[in-house]
Amino acid sequence: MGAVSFKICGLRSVADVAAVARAGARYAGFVFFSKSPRHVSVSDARRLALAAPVGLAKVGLVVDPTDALLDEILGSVPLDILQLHGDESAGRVAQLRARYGLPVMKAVGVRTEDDLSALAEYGRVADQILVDAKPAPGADLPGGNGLAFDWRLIAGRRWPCPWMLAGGLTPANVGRAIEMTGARQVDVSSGVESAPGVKDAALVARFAEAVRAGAEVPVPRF
Ligand SMILES: O=C(O)c1ccccc1N[C@@H]1O[C@H](COP(=O)(O)O)[C@@H](O)[C@H]1O
Repeated sequence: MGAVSFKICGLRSVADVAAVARAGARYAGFVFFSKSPRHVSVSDARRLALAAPVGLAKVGLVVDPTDALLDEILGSVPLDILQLHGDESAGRVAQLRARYGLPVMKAVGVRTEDDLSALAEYGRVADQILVDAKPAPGADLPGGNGLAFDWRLIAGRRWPCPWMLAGGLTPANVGRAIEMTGARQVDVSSGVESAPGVKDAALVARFAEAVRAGAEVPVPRF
């Protein structure tokens, strides 16, 4: 079984991009959502994306985007993947995939078993599923809240497409999360920050080490 890949989301500086590349991340995420402390402007995102080395996939995170916003972003920022982190319907996912010709990763929020049917629904139209914790009612952000869900809900699941585990991951818990869920890809934002929106290179490096160590733990058979 190959290594577990990881994504670091919410990069805001060239130093962040360098730290994430140094740590061996497969994906770097840029947040285009003005309510987020990790929001980047289109011009800043372009600068950061151009600083990313070959092999580091650049993911643009958007929340219920209009076509106009996506036209603006994609007209300027060389992104590799679109991450849809709002209430986009399956039809909208398919439409955006066709319109922009980019792979789409759809975030699905999980709190209880009732939320799991959406994984199959979106698995039919998205290139990847990002399984995140469903935010508390009334939360300001649809993600990036440092909130984990009960990983037992997805242990041993059959997946219709590639998927990534997110939500409240940290250097301290990511090994256990990999072990319990069998995830081969993980995503973190607030768990590698020293303050909201401020990435900490040492925490990024520790997260990478923990992913590599966790990946060596044999995945349990269910
Ligand atoms: O990071 C944000 O600010 C954000 C804003 C809006 C939607 C999603 C956001 N982040 C994504 O949320 C998950 C989990 O984050 P965390 O590790 O629990 O902080 C991650 O996929 C980010 O890509």
